[in-house]
Parts: sequence; C-alpha cells; structure tokens
Amino acid sequence: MAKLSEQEIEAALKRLSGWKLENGTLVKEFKFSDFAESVRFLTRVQPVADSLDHHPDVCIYYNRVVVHLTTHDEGGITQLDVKLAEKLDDLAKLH
Ligand SMILES: C[C@H](O)[C@H](O)[C@H]1CNC2=NC(N)=NC(=O)C2=N1
Repeated sequence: MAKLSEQEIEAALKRLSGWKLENGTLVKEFKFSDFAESVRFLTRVQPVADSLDHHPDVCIYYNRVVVHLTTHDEGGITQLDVKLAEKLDDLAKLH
C-alpha cells in the first residue's frame, strides 16, 4: 500500500479525533480507568490488527495506552494506518 502524501495525511487527521502526527507516525493517547481496562482494550485490538495484518506500536502507562501507527513495510503512513486508527477509536468506545 502506497505511502500517503503530506496533504493526504493532513486530510485524514481532520477526520480523525485526537490523533496527531509525530515523527512520521499517527499517535494517540487513549485513557482508561485502570491497568486492567488498558489491557482489555488491547485484547480487543489484537484480533482486529491480526485480521488487517496491520499492528499498532503500543505502550501502556497504567491507565493510558499510547498508540503509534505507521506502516513499517513502507516506511511511512498509509491508508491502512488511517483504517486502523478508525477501528481503534471504535474499540476504545466499547469498554
Ligand atoms: C509479514 C507481515 O505481514 C508484515 O510484517 C506486516 C505485519 N504488521 C504490520 N504492521 C504495521 N504497522 N506495519 C507493517 O508494515 C506490518 N507488516
């Protein structure tokens, strides 16, 4: 999948909520009530990421999950990152 241009990334960021561009990755911090809820969120993410064959880089800080999205194979942001960002937003609402 082709890398998005800067204009395409800016357009995608306008549609997404809470995501920003940082060092060539899409980044968002998701907030939960505690560590267990953070882990449950990532448990819901796992099958979705596997089915897309596209995986987020994640860090858990107790009740915060920081997600970085980039397409490693392309060395930049692709439409797959935008699609995964939308899915993560949906999954974060489910807790
Ligand atoms: C072999 C496997 O399909 C690839 O390594 C996939 C897996 N998940 C991936 N996830 C992400 N974020 N970027 C990739 O380039 C990528 N490549």
